[in-house]
Amino acid sequence: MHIANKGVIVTGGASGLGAACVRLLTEAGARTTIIDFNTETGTALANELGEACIFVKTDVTKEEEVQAALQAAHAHSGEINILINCAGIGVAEKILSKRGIHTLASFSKVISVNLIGTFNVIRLASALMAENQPEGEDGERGVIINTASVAAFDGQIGQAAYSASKGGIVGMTLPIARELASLGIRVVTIAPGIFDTPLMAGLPEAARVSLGQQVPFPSRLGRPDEYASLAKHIIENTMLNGETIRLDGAIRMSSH
Ligand SMILES: C[C@H](O)CC(=O)SCCNC(=O)CCNC(=O)[C@H](O)C(C)(C)COP(=O)(O)OP(=O)(O)OC[C@H]1O[C@@H](n2cnc3c(N)ncnc32)[C@H](O)[C@@H]1OP(=O)(O)O
Ligand SMILES: NC(=O)c1ccc[n+]([C@@H]2O[C@H](COP(=O)([O-])OP(=O)(O)OC[C@H]3O[C@@H](n4cnc5c(N)ncnc54)[C@H](O)[C@@H]3O)[C@@H](O)[C@H]2O)c1
Repeated sequence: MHIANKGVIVTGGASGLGAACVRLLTEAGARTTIIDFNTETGTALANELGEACIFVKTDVTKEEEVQAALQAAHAHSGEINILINCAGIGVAEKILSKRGIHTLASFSKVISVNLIGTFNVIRLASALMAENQPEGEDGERGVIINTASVAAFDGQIGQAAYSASKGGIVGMTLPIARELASLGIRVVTIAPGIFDTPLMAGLPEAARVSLGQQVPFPSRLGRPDEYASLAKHIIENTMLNGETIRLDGAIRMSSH
């Protein structure tokens, strides 16, 4: 799918990997909508990028907020053609530790934001994509890109909730791609390794350094623009569908 003049929604677009996608796709001529619940960073980025980009304060776990945000995006860009799900949170909590037993609330919170939130936006955005005129020789109507993590496959100590949420995103990628294929809507998931974003800034420096050193090549944290570059290629390469793509420098995370 060509990007110029397309309607793009990026959840979690106010920071990190999502913000890099908003920048790259706005620069490529798309009309972008940032769906995020951080008003300060979301507004700042939309103001920086100008008229082609708007921010809508939204919690992806809330059905009515997502509906309202999609309507605003539709009004802003005329059509919804591309969705990138980046909204997500991390958590580090062991099942049993000196702090006690892993709480159900913290597990449920991570699943709610990362997995259920991603599904909530997919189901509502795909209904709008289905209304689009088919484009080009393939009759494409939309592209949906989700964000899992290498933790879906190599989860570390303390990542039961986080890895489960990302494994769920990997698991639902193919069935949703199969369902939406008849509408010309593709679904692809990126599983990033370790990227230098505010989410990772929350880890102790020693853990960040250790993780960066675990990456075979390049032995460093990934840059958000490298994630955005893959997302742009997925949008432009119609043969990519129904797959989860690791973007990780060949890291296979150790147990901790
Ligand atoms: C974010 C993207 O999607 C990509 C990624 O997933 S990046 C990977 C991020 N990794 C994580 O988030 C790991 C999360 N886990 C943790 O931070 C910690 O395991 C935890 C905070 C949950 C528990 O840590 P802590 O309370 O110190 O565990 P504790 O039970 O005291 O440690 C027991 C032993 O296990 C080891 N250990 C446990 N977790 C560890 C960790 N994360 N790092 C290093 N050692 C760890 C330690 O060796 C420790 O023994 P020691 O104190 O005798 O050296
Ligand atoms: N940084 C990494 O190393 C890494 C690796 C693998 C996967 N990921 C995943 O990439 C995605 C983006 O992560 P990041 O590193 O850019 O993090 P980040 O914290 O920089 O950005 C996440 C954004 O999502 C927003 N958000 C969180 N919960 C939300 C909700 N309920 N509704 C709306 N917005 C919400 C936050 O406000 C923030 O702007 C996440 O899904 C994360 O799990 C990150």
